[in-house]
Amino acid sequence: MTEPLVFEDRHDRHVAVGVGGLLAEFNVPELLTAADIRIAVRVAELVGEQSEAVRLALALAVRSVRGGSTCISLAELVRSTQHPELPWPEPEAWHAEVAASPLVDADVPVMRVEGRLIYLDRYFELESDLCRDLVGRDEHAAPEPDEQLLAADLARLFPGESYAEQRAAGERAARGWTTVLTGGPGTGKTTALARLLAVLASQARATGRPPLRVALVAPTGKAAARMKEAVAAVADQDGFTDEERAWLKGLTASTMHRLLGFRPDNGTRFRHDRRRRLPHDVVVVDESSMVSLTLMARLVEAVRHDSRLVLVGDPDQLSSIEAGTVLRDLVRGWGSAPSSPVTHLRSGHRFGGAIIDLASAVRDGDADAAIEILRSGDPSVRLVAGDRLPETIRELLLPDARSMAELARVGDGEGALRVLGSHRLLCAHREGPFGAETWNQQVERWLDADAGHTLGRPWFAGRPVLVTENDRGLRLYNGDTGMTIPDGEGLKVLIAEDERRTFAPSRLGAVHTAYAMTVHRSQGSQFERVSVLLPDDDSRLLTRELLYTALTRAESSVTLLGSEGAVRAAINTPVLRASGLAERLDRALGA
Ligand SMILES: Nc1ncnc2c1ncn2[C@@H]1O[C@H](COP(=O)(O)OP(=O)(O)OP(=O)(O)O)[C@@H](O)[C@H]1O
Repeated sequence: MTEPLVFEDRHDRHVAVGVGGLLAEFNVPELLTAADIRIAVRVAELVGEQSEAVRLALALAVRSVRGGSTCISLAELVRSTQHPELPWPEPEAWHAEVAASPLVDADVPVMRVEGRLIYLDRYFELESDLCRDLVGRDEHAAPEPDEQLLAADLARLFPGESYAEQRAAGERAARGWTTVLTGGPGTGKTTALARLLAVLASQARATGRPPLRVALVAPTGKAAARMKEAVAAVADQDGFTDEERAWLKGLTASTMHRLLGFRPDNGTRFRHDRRRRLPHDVVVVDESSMVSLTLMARLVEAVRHDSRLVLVGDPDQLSSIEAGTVLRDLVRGWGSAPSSPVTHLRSGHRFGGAIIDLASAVRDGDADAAIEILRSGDPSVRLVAGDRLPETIRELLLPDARSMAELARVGDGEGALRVLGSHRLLCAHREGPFGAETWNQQVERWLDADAGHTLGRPWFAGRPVLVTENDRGLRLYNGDTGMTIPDGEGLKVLIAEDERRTFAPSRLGAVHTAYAMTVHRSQGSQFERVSVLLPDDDSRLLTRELLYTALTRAESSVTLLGSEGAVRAAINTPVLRASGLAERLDRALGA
């Protein structure tokens, strides 16, 4: 399916110097940047493609990837454009011209055309590989479980009516190589996962095989750590044998990048690939909605066809930062095919009260219901008008910032980290009046005013930080959080993820202050209380998935800062990304 493209890029306003004609006319905000145009012109020149319309299509394809799409449909772009005043070529003739271009028809094509979709070659290959690998996994003989044991284990580990949906997932995992387990917050995904792992381990034991080698992975270190803890907590529940408990608690989790193995010579390839597959018998990916097309393709190609692949996630959350909407596409592509490995958990098991009701209304696009819940007076969900924004944010952030500073100053980094985990301001934007950076800096200025002098910048005792890039050398992962505490005369940063470690600030490369963070970065984390700063209702980042993701980060309460109009605008704006994966999978299954 393709949908209109929506972009947000602060470089939009840059002008492509020295480019005339059609491309220059499309160099307008929110459409083509100077960089898109330069790339298109350079590549077109290399293959001798002179057509301005084809160059325009190439620039739009380059641009679409940065907007999260993996392909474009010219007809769809023309139909849905917010710039109808531009001289768009007639879509059918335009598409035909692209299809006949040397950019497509070369030994090493730059673009690929399939049906009405146009891809950059790399994304076409990734999508085709992923689809082929997933379908190919089911072409091998299915696992043959010990039926008697399976029936007994399913009854023991998934007892009664309340486990019916999860039991279906457990059975699917025992009978197939691929399992996709989806559901909203509190629908029992982790519970089902731990129990289905026990079913698989029991089957392996019965056939005298060595203990299952399980890889638990997630796109971020934070999400991986959460999964490990959650699986270990499920192991304490009823139904497990002591042996299963010990085994589940001994499982370790890592990022997908760490599992696949970084390669110093190549940023997009890994040590494990289809020639050197992973040794694990079961590979579990949690928070799969965050996984880009590139990373999912690399992971799936590295999984042995006789290993279980278990993808867990909530397809209604924001998609990956990089291009793709893989989990959503897989759910749609497999649809209700009899061979579909998808189990969607629907029943809520955790009392989520108004937060879950609100998140469900947002997910279902029901703005009236959402507003009604926000007006109900339930203390766990509040809508606070954005007209006194600085005062409101000050009330929300400053008391915690002060206690973090006080605790950190006396060396209680753990205590300060606990305060950090109790609340987070989530923003749609990184910069600008509604941006996380802006409010992080504002909190620092408020602390300066408290202290009567400027605190150290960027480092001061009590500065909470968020790691924003993986650092293999230091074993630090995107999403890890830390607290700055005194170290003699200087400072050090306590990172308390899997283990407690401290680092000299100068060793930490990519870190941000963490009083506020973007909703994108918050994926895979949860906080006791969450405040969500909604941007103006015309912000392109204000989408249904963004609001749903933000709401589902909260454990006990949510404060939305913004107008009712902004809430409605978010709910009425589902994220639009173009991808051909669902249709490709559907076609491959029908073939
Ligand atoms: N079948 C069940 N019967 C009763 N309680 C259940 C069942 N499944 C899960 N629960 C309980 O519901 C709560 C949520 O379960 P779980 O953590 O597995 O959900 P989840 O989908 O992984 O949630 P999240 O996505 O928010 O992490 C837990 O307290 C769990 O013990």
